[in-house]
Parts: sequence; structure tokens; C-alpha cells
Amino acid sequence: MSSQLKQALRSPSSLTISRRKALAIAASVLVAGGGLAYTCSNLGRKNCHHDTSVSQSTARGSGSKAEDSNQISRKRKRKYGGLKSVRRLVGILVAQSGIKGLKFVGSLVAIAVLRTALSNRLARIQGFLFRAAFLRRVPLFMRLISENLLLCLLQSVLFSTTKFLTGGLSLHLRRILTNRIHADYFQNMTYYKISHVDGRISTPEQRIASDVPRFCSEFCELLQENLTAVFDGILYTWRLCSYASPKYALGIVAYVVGAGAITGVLSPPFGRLMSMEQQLEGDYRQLHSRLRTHSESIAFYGGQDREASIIKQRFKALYKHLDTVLHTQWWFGMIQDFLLKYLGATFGVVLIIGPFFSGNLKPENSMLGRAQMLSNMRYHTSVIISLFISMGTLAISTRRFARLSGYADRISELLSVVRELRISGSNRAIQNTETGSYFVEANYIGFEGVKVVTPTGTTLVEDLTLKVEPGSNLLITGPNGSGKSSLFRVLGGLWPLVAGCIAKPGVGSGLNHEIFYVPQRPYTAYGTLQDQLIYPLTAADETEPLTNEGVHELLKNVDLEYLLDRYPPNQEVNWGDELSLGEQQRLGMARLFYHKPAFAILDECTSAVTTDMEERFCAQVRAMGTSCVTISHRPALVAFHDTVLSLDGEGGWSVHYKRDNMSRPSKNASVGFKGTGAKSDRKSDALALQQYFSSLTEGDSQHDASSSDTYVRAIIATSPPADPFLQIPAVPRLRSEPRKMPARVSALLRILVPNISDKQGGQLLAVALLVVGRTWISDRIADLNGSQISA
Ligand SMILES: Nc1ncnc2c1ncn2[C@@H]1O[C@H](COP(=O)(O)OP(=O)(O)OP(=O)(O)O)[C@@H](O)[C@H]1O
Repeated sequence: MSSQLKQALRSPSSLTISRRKALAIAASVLVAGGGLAYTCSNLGRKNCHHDTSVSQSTARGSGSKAEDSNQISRKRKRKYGGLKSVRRLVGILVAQSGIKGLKFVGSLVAIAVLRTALSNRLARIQGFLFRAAFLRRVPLFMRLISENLLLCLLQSVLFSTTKFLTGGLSLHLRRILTNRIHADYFQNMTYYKISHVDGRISTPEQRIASDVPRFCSEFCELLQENLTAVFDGILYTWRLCSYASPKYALGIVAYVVGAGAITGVLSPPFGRLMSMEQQLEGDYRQLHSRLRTHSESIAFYGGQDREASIIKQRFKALYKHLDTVLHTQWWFGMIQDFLLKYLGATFGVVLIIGPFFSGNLKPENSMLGRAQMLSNMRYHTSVIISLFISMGTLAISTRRFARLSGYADRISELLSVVRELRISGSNRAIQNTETGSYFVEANYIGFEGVKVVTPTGTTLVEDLTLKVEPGSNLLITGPNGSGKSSLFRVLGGLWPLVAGCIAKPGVGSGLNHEIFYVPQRPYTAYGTLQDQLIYPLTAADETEPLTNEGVHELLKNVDLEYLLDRYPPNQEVNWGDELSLGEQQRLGMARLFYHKPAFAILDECTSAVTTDMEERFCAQVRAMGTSCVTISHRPALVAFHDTVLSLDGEGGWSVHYKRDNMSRPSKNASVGFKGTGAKSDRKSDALALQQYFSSLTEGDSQHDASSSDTYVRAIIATSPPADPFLQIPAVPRLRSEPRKMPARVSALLRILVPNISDKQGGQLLAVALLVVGRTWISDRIADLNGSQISA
């Protein structure tokens, strides 16, 4: 016998006192720690809130005082706003889930009832098992254990089916919400306007691809858990009332309601925290996808440090927020678990023992009586515990509901914004009643008193009046940022028409049918070569399918027929990654030849191709009977247009019509280095350039002595001579063979061991201590419960 035990037997009271002391110390450490954590996380939240409000008030300026006075009402609004959003989304889901949704919910209800009945039967059988063991009735025990096994098997089937049904329902709801968003998102260029014009929602993709599935899965889990909890609650309350006084059931309900009310009051705004978390996650993800999209340019600039600093800064903000959420969940989880789990369990123990005191359960003298009492005890304990668990689940669901409302708020806002943009877009496509501006159907493009204003309110063009008849060609010039492309954003309905009238073919159908837009930065869809040429149509939309000869012909027009040798016709390629900018522009030009629109808007779409190609393209478009509206800075293109519109960048504009007697310059005369006649040959560009260069160097011998050349010679003369013996430092080679396992382990330890003393090491140690402490406390509680029952 150990000396400690001897001591305890000698003076049991001193051991009890020392244990109590230890418990009291542990409890006070926990309470103090919890209090500190609560204060810290509240301070953190306040600081965070303060930061946000400071930045917001700076942005809003003097209006902040009035905002302060409305803070309380805003808080209330936010609290009930979440509830309103959940109600709205649930309304949509209920209205649209149809028979399939009903089947899922019906099955979940049925399974919840079955699970409750099954767990009740299992508890009963386990009670009977105790009795059979006590009475040593082996056949009965074997029969009961087989039934128990069968029920366990059924229980696991039901559990897995519940998970399957919850997942299925979540997927079904996700489809409903996603379809609902998509229905508006892809109408009237809402996907463009939401980020480029409206600006209320910065990362719509995060809300569609991340918030919607999370909302649906959380909602379904909450539904399923609460369904089970409700049925468990009803059954076990009834069972408890059937063999014990109803005051036990009332006691449990009163306890859980009281504890739930306390946790409700103390509960942090999980909805808002969740909403903020998603926002920060979205911003962070967006920066990464921007980095990926522009990785080549950034690499050429060597801009990785700058990009890294921006991304790290955003990650730091996300990390800080997640840390606050973690702390908040920690201290709140402590209170919630204490009230609803552990204190509840103590309360439950009192209730379990209660029937002994009240005489409902009496220790019997007979063997059978004692066995029956043991069986009843086992069942009674199960009933009380299950009742507590079910009530606790219902009480904890307020916290989960708060998280749900955070997602719901973001999705509901997205739904409202996309709906608003879609509706306003479709109305404004024809007529804007607020401003009196309107679009009218015509076989020409006409602007009358049109004002072009950016989404941020800067006026780019004032009172523009101009007409482009079919067959005529317009060239638009002007300084950078003067509004040349913006004019077509208004024409295409991407930006709202704030004043004046626009006449165009195909009103309400954007730009792509009668008026085809060829942008400077070409868009290449993922797919085959043919898919590129017919974009935005698909093979299914084609009235006259494009043959292989047709593809060859279209590519030959822009000298890209060699692509057919490189890529088989059915090979799907990410063309944006594999083609040069000039090749992508040529592909965009070939697309125009396929669609043969009445009007082509060429927005510097030839800026990356050779001048030869540019001219050939203009001539071919004209020959096709398409009217060009060309945005370009190249004076050579004036020759191909009848009218020139010049924007001055300050709202002003002027139109110049081509003089009747102005002769159209021949192709050869227009540019000095025009080609050799082999127009479809790719080599002609390079050849033409060489010829042009040699004609300059041979014919213009005066040029040799020009001042710029002297300057270059001076630079060469003053530059240091190259050192032929210069040693270039050797680049260390990567280890070609992997190291052996012991060497790798020791390298790993060399990194890990010095780090064990840092913050992470400390945290690991703290976790280990907590685990040990928790085991000790559980052991103590079990001891105490045992001694209470034996008492
Ligand atoms: N989404 C937007 N929100 C606010 N301002 C914008 C937006 N898009 C463009 N602008 C502004 O509108 C002005 C005109 O832009 P636009 O693209 O029409 O110029 P541009 O004349 O085509 O220039 P460039 O010759 O450089 O292509 C620019 O100053 C630009 O900053």
C-alpha cells in the first residue's frame, strides 16, 4: 500500500481537503483564464470594430456623428437582419424545393423518429442485459446481446443514411440557390456590372462558390440535429414522466432554458464574425487569383516582393480575424459547455439519484428485485442523459443559427444586388425613365446628345451626336483615357446611358449579334480551334456547321493556318496560355470573319499585329460588307475610314469627314515597308521588315551621320571592354540523389528541436498539459459521482 494511501486512510478528511483545494485552484485558474480570454477577445473585437469604423468614418467624413447616434438601432437591425435573411432564403428554398425536397425532409423526419425509437429500445435492452447478467441467465443474456447487436447495426445504417440524406438535401438546396443566382447573374451582363459598375459586392464568386454551399450544409445539419433532438426530447420526457414525477422533466427543461438564456445573452455576434471571415477569405483568394492571372507580367517586372507584401498583409488581416474568432469560440465554448454539458451532467446526476430519495426506486432485498432495480437504473440514466443531450442540442442551435445568419446575410445581399442589376439593366436597355435617355432600333449606329459618364461619375464625352450608316467606316481617336472604349461600353449596355438617345441594330441584345466587338485584350475560351472561331456560339448553336475547310479558310485570312499543323482539330487547349498576344488578336480577327456582322467595333484589336496584317484585315472587313468602327492611334488607318471622331479627353469631341477628292492611297503607298505580294505567307512580315530596314540603311546614307547614331557610338566608346577571362560564379547544383532516411530525420529534428521553445512549442506543451488535466478532472468527477450514488 502506498504511503499516500496509508496517509489517506489515516486521515481521509485531510485528503479530501487537499483534493478540494486542488479543485478550487483549478476552477479559479479556469475562471480567471476564461475571464481574461473574454476581455482580450472583446478588446480585440472592439479594436477591430474601431478600425473598421475609423476607416469608414474617414471615408464618409462629417456624416459620422449622425451615424454614431444611430449605432444602437443599427446593431438591432443587424441582429434582426440576419433573421430576416434566413427567413428569406428559407422561403425561396421551401417554394422551390418541390417533391424532391419534400422527399428528403420526409425521409429525415422518418429516420429521426426511427433513430429515437431505436435508441430508446437500445437503452431498454442494455438495462435488461444488466439484469440478465446479475441473475446469471446466460440464454437470456445471449438473446439480448444478439438483439443489441442487431439494433446497433440498424443504428449505424440509420446514422449513415441520415448523413447521406442531409448531404443530398444540402446539394439539392445548393442547386436551387445557385440556379437562382445564376438566373440573374448571367442576364443583362450583371456578372460584369456587379464588379465594374456597381461595386457593392467585391467578391461575388466567393459568395456563389463558397457561402452558398456552406449555408446549405449548415442549414441541413441544423435541421437534422434539431429534428432528432425534438423527437428525443418528446419521447424521453414522456418516458421520464411515465415512471417518475413530471417535476424531473420540468426540472430538466427549466435548467436547459435557463442555461440557454444565459448563453444567449453572453453569445458573441457569431453571424457578423462569420460574415467578416468570408469577406476576408474572399479578398485573400481574389489576390491569389489575380497573381496567377498576371503572373507573367509580374515575373517580368520582378514584382513578386510587392505582390507578396500585399498578399501577406491581407493574410495577416485574415489571420488576426480568425484568431479573434478562435478566442471568442474558446471562451464562449467554455461557458456553454460548462452550463449545458458539465453542470448539466451534475444536475442530471441529482435527477438520477432523485427517485431513490423519493422512494420511486427502492433497494430490494430479493435477488430479482435488485436485478430489476439495476435494470431500471441503467435505463433511467440513459433517459436522463438523452434528455439532456437533446435539450442541449436545441439550446446550442442558437449559436449555430447565428453562424447561419452570417452566411444568409451575404447570400441575401447578393440575391438582391443581382436582381436589381438585372432588372435595371433590362429596363435601361430600352428606356431610362429617370433620365429620359433611351435606345431605339435602327439599321445604323447613331448617337444623339449622348453623354458618357464613368461609374464613378466622371464625364468623358458630352452631348455626342453622330451617325454611322451601314457601309461607312468610322475611326475614333483621342488621347488615352479620353473615353473611346467607354463609348462602346454605353453602346453595348455595359454602362448605363445617362443622357441622350442611341440608335442601333439589335436593341436589348448587347453587342454580339448585329454589332460584333473585337477587343484589344482578346478572350480565348478553353476548347478546340473551332470553338475559338465560333465563340460565343457553340457547335449546337451553329445553323451551318463550320467544316474543316472553313476553319482552314478563316485561319488563312489571318495567317494562322499553321496552327492546324500544331493542334489536331479536336484537341482542347487553353489558348490564352499557349498563343502569343498577336496570335490571340489574329484569332479574334478570324472570329469576326466567321460571324460576318453588320457592324464591327475594332477596339485597338490590331495593336499587337504587324501593320501589313492590320491593313489587310481592314480591307477584308470592308470587302465582307461590314462597317468598321475602329478605335486606333495609328494614322495609317485613316485611309480606310470615311469619318474620324476625335475625343479630347475633357468631354469635347469633333468629327472630320473625308474630303470627296481625297484619293484613297494604295496599299503600297500607305506604308513604306509594304510586302512582297505573298500575303498569306507568314514569312512575308519578317521579309517586309528586312526590306524596309535595308532600304533605309542603303538609300538614306545621310542617316548614318545623324546625331542619334553619334550618341550610340559615344555610348559604345565609353563602355568598358569585356573581360574574356572573367570567372562566372558557379551556380550550386541541386542534390541529384535523395538523402538516406536517418539523415532526413536528423535534418528534420535540427529544424524542429530549436523551435520547440518558441510560441508553437509552448502551445503544444499547453495542449499536452490540458489533456492531462482534463483526464484527471474526468476521473475525479467519475469518482465523486460514484461516491454520491453509493451514499
Ligand atoms: N469601371 C470603371 N470605373 C471607373 N472609371 C473607369 C472604369 N473604366 C474606365 N474608367 C475610366 O474611364 C476613362 C476612359 O476609359 P476608356 O477605357 O474609355 O479610355 P480609352 O479612351 O479607351 O483609353 P485608351 O486609349 O488608353 O484605351 C479612364 O480614365 C478610365 O480610368
